[in-house]
Amino acid sequence: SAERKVTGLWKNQLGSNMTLSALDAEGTFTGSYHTAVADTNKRILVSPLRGAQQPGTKGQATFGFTVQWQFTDSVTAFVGQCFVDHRGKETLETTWLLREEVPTRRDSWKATRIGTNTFTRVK
Ligand SMILES: O=C(CCCC[C@@H]1SC[C@@H]2NC(=O)N[C@@H]21)Nc1ccc([N+](=O)[O-])cc1
Repeated sequence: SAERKVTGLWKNQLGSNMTLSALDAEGTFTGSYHTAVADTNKRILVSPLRGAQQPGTKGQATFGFTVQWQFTDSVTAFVGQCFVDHRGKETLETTWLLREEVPTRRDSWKATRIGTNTFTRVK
């Protein structure tokens, strides 16, 4: 089947947008993430991401990527898989971990949040 790739423009149910680009021969990619939400009163900035995808069978590739937020000392790691329905509609089902910087190791217990996001292609 045509190697279905995760490259392109995606949006999630929060209204965030991401562009995945520059897939190389090893399956690594870069991109940018514009989050619609943040738990900080700082101005949200488009932030870079880097990741890798597996070839996958029938275009249902697994992947992971990390977003390095440019407006607050935190990072998010996403892992997920691309699913294609009978009409060829693709969705990225992901789980993410958001790690914020905390002042002391004692605060580390409350520094990681987890959630899920579903992405669909922006036409
Ligand atoms: O807010 C942030 C950075 C932005 C995170 C956006 C998350 S990524 C998973 C989910 N999917 C999205 O599209 N957007 C959200 N960092 C942050 C959070 C909390 C604190 N804090 O001090 O509580 C500090 C920085």
